[in-house]
Amino acid sequence: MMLPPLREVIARHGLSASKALGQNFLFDEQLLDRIAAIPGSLAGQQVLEVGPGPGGLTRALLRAGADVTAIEMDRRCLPALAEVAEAFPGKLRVIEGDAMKIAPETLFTGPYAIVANLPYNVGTALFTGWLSGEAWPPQWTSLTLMFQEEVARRIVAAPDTPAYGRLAVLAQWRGTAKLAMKVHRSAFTPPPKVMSAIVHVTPADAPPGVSMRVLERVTEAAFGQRRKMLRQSLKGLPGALEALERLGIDPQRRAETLTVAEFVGIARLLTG
Ligand SMILES: C[S@@+](CC[C@H](N)C(=O)[O-])C[C@H]1O[C@@H](n2cnc3c(N)ncnc32)[C@H](O)[C@@H]1O
Repeated sequence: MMLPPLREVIARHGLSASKALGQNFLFDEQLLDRIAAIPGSLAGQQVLEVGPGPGGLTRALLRAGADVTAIEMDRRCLPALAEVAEAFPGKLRVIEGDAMKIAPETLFTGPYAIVANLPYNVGTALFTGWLSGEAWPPQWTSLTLMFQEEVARRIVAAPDTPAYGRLAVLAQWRGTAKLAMKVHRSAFTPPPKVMSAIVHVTPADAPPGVSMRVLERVTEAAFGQRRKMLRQSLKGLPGALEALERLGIDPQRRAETLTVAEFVGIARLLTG
């Protein structure tokens, strides 16, 4: 069954983009196919798509051969998604709900890739949640996520750059995060105020004996006063200054100069 163009579907279902739900839709099929190619071959793979909207990216994932489970909280989008499901029998499962309240691992028995184009605040909260799972490696094989470009740059940032901070450390300590593609604001309907970029994350071996919660506390203290030397910013964190000494990290350094591995080293000594 041939699917009608997305613009026609939107018009037919009266799907005006909701600002409150952060809706900016993508219609360019070539661009959507390039996004669906970022996780690698999806033929026969399980994919969780969060926030499919009217289903532009969903169609591209299905064209790539994926079995898609999609969580969408705007019920106005459900008829458009039902049309997509009809065109790809048995390949699309749509769940109406809030992705913030659904643990993805409850939806799958095997591995799955996660793909999402979400509003900024929801995307960042889900992203850090998916990265902080107790079990590692996680059941997801990769994350392909659209963010505001500025946020994407903070996720992949290297030490000693202005964008380097908590988000980079939390994203990179047990995963590899890459900037996969920039997406011009004009590609969206309606266009958002800022540029977007897609980040691709794959899980790496988890350093043993480190608690995510402790790592969060260390990065919070260190980057909370990022212009200050570590001996000042980590002063209030019991055991932190001793950890610096044991690791041979100069307490006169500033947070932005520490590598992810150095942060992990400090968190390991403070864990347990
Ligand atoms: C930026 S639009 C992207 C739509 C479509 N994927 C595309 O690329 O054209 C974000 C979508 O996420 C949905 N959404 C927002 N918050 C959500 C949440 N907490 N759970 C599930 N879906 C959500 C919105 O309703 C909207 O359809």
